[in-house]
Amino acid sequence: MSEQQTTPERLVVAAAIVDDLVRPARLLAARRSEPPELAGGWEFPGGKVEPGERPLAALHRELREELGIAVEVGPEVPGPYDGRWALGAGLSMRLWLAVVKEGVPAPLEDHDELRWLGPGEWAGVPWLPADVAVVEALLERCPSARA
Ligand SMILES: Nc1nc2c([nH]c(=O)n2[C@H]2C[C@H](O)[C@@H](COP(=O)(O)OP(=O)(O)OP(=O)(O)O)O2)c(=O)[nH]1
Repeated sequence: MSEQQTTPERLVVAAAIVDDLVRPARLLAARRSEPPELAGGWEFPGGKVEPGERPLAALHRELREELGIAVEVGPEVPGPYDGRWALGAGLSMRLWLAVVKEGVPAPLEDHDELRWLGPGEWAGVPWLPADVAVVEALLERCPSARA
């Protein structure tokens, strides 16, 4: 009998917004304001892909709606499940590095605070449980983010 890991069905797309795609030192974290069970947890801005929507189109839409910004999307940060990060509750996430191209990030929707985390600070906020491993993987690939 083989053990198979299946990909959860609903896709969330999100961005690790950094100051520089090559040598990232600062990372933008967003604190959720809803729903109540997630409020206060920090996450990567993004959201669910709508039926028929392409993942990167969804990412640009979510960042425009949530933060009022346009971004340049960089490399994907693949997770261990078919390139995705498991979030639980039938959700999985794809994550890309990105830099702000237009606008200044503001917590317009779903968040009540944004924070640029500097070197040595990336793991220093209470991330949503599923994001802890993602932040560790980011730190692995971004030596410039370590103190
Ligand atoms: N955007 C985002 N969501 C995350 C992260 N980590 C994590 O567990 N999640 C979970 C929280 C939510 O249950 C789900 C994302 O849903 P969402 O509420 O942001 O999606 P959405 O903006 O499209 O909102 P809705 O249509 O469901 O109202 O994924 C993360 O880093 N970023």
